[in-house]
Amino acid sequence: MAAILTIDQGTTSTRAILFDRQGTIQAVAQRELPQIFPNDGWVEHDPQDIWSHTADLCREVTAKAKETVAAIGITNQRETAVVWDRRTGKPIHNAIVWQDRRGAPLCRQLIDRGLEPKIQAKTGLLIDSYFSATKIAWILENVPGAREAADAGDLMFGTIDCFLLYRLTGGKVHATDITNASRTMLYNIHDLRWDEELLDLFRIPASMLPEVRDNAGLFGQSEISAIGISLPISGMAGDQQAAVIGQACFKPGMIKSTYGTGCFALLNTGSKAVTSRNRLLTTIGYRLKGELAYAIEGSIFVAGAAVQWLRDGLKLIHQAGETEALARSIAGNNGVYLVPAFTGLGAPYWDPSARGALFGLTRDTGIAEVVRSALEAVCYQTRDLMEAMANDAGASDTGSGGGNADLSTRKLRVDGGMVKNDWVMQFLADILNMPVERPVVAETTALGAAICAGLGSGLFASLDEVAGTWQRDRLFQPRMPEVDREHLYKGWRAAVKRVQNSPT
Ligand SMILES: Nc1ncnc2c1ncn2[C@@H]1O[C@H](COP(=O)(O)OP(=O)(O)O)[C@@H](O)[C@H]1O
Ligand SMILES: O=P(O)(O)OC[C@H](O)CO
Repeated sequence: MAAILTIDQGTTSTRAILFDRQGTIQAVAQRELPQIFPNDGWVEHDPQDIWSHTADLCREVTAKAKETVAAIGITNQRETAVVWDRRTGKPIHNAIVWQDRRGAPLCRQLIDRGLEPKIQAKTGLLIDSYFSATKIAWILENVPGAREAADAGDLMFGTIDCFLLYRLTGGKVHATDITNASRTMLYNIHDLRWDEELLDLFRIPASMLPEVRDNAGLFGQSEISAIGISLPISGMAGDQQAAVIGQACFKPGMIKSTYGTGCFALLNTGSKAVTSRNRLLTTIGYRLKGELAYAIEGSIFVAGAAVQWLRDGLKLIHQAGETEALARSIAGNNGVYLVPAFTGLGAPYWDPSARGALFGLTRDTGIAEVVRSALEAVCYQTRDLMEAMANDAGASDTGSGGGNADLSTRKLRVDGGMVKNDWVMQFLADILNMPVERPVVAETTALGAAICAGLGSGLFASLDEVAGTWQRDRLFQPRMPEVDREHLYKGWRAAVKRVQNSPT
């Protein structure tokens, strides 16, 4: 028997988890990651925090191992950009986090120059400061000496997977995986290579970029001086794609949605890269054992973060779990809607200047209504994504440009911190008119990275073997009458329209 060590480096915390061969968790160590907000709309992390937490947690959790640890898998917050000096290994600036909006003016210029169709055709992405390209460009333009060092070939760029791999291997390996590469806005997802035209557009030298590899395979060997143990690093994937793997969504048409800080829904479209006509993203789902799968992704920036706001901002609750009883305590939403556009709206609206609002307040409105509106908003936003996806999936299923797929005949596999809330899961099934499946293993993202590492190290033989181990905890069937569902959703759409600065 052998265990796999997974590093899950997320936006708000870092976890090291030991899985056994059956995907059961043996040990967990976790640490919160400080958030740095230097300016309005800017979000940074200290790369030294990210590395030292990771190294400490790996040591802590491997000390608890009951069996031999065979390999390491890495999964990470995506898009977040680190630039470091290859002569010293030291970052030249804090990591610029995916939520950071400082690249918005450059994005606006590129959109105004009519470049979005070209960039979407190459990368599958819409022009937005969410992706790595404008973050790297900002560092090269604004850190003294950075441009000269980059031109001299002295700088390296990496997303967090790549930075951790570099540190784990003592600076020997500069590589990333194909899913993280596909979120940079520099990687051509059809030709499967860094795109020279885009590198020129963003003025990023090719010498800064890591080698791009499949999700499973030998990435490198950890140094004893780094984490106290020498192990092969044999799997890496961005966290949302790792969740696709952990949810065993290996067949075209399967969908998963992860509810953590934000919500990210991915639809597997198989070997076909489907260009969304509904402002969703086309991205690499995974490449495992030579099998390349594309996905359509809908990204919502605020899901559990709205619950954190109820707790830390409004102080209406002490713990996230209290929201369930409060939502149940009223028969309906009494016309109260929260649009949690705290950092603008993500898919399918992509409106960076929209801001949040609470609608429908009366003299009777109480804490229960406000709390319930935050939970309902997560479900309505998922419905926005599913409506867009149904249309794109229709194009994918028929192989043509048309047709709406009937998603109600499919099931939505869910994971992330919010899914333990049964009320949310039932409301989600009701609003989507779609069965919602919750798995037994809640740490689906980390499990996905463990699966990559297991495949990469030969512990697992095939995707079929992995798919067979997925187990359902509970199925939530829709049971809300159609007329109620549509009435509630109509109220949400009207509320969103009122916060949009550029209605779509
Ligand atoms: N019972 C619950 N009901 C609603 N939201 C919850 C519940 N438990 C946790 N959450 C929310 O889930 C989020 C944590 O999920 P997690 O997957 O750990 O997030 P991340 O990986 O993005 O840090 C938090 O935003 C928290 O508010
Ligand atoms: O760290 P999480 O779980 O909030 O995920 C962040 C996403 O990867 C951003 O695209």
